[in-house]
Amino acid sequence: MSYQDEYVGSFPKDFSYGPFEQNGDSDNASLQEDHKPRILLMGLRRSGKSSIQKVVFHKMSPNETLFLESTNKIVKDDINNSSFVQFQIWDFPGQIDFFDPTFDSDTIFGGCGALVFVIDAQDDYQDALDKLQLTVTKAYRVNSNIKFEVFIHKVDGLNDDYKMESQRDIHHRATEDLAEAGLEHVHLSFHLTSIYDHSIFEAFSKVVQKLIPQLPTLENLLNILISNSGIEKAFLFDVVSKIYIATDSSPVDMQSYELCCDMIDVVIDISCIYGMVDETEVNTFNSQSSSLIKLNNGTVLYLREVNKFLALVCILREENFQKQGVIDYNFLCFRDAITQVFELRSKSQNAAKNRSDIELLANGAGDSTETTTDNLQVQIP
Ligand SMILES: Nc1nc2c(ncn2[C@@H]2O[C@H](COP(=O)(O)OP(=O)(O)OP(=O)(O)O)[C@@H](O)[C@H]2O)c(=O)[nH]1
Repeated sequence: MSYQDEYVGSFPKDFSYGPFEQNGDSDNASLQEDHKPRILLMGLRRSGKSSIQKVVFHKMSPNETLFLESTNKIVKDDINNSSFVQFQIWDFPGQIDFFDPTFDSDTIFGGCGALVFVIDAQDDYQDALDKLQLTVTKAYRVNSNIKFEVFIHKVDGLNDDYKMESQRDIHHRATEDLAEAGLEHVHLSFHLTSIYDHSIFEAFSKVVQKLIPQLPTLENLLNILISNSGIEKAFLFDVVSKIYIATDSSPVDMQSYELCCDMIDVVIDISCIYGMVDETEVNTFNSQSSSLIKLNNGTVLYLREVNKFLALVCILREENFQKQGVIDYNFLCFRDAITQVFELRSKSQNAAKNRSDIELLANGAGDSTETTTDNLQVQIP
């Protein structure tokens, strides 16, 4: 679909353990990438890492993942959907060996925002738990700020009782293993996931949200919007990936989230099929995009475009939608406020980049002899 191609069009690059080995010719590019939070996908072979990345960020249909080949090298993927959803995903091969001298843990874990560890819940998970303990121990020693997220994956094949039982068991054993390693203070978050339903999008939304420093501001703006507009629930969606980057502070129920995801699909599909004026047009989701769907239970779904990447999707009772003018006016105020948050964010990003450019010059990082020495130092296991 053209909309997706435009924004998720960066193809993964293959490279071996030391990411700077292949990118070594471009120190500046590497430094720029360093400003983006990095999400690592780890876990045993065939646990479903590549499938997750392909389904969430590349619109691959779940059935197609059956034909994915095993990943042999780290695959790095730049996600640039919007100003807020900007990060890199590094998909690791299942057989990764932390004791391999080319495994540059300082570089890999140093710039990492979140580490997603995928456990195949349909398989015996003892080996996965051992690997989880080893991974968390290694990563935490290098970078204590990493958010550790455990995806108890492929739960589509399990009944509800077994799902809950597996989650309880994995939670218990993983935290015990960490306590044995002296890391009882390290927090692990657990999510039940499957690529065959919306759970994987919901889980990834939560991972991404933890990497957005402006999250409290966004939540606050959404709270103000819903309380002044008679809205029950509001999500701020990244349209391409359908992950929600923020919601108001009332609890999220899966059904509402699924309804909103479906609505985005409908709007994008209709826009792409019927909205294109000529064939060269790639972006049919624009500032006029909005949609209203009345459900048979007296609820209304209302979608408004915030910018070309983000959409606000609200759920409200039909009687509260009678004053649509007020809702629309409040929405415009909300959109202005979000734009201001964006502007502030890009200003601070530019300032950070300038600072690092100056540091780069001051440290003479362009000197090839020094770079080589640095690499040698960090590669010592
Ligand atoms: N039932 C089910 N199968 C899944 C799910 N996610 C992935 N799979 C399947 O699991 C198999 C392995 O998926 P991959 O994504 O290649 O696994 P991986 O972890 O990247 O594997 P390596 O590259 O070898 O490390 C594929 O056949 C997928 O279709 C899921 O949520 N449910």
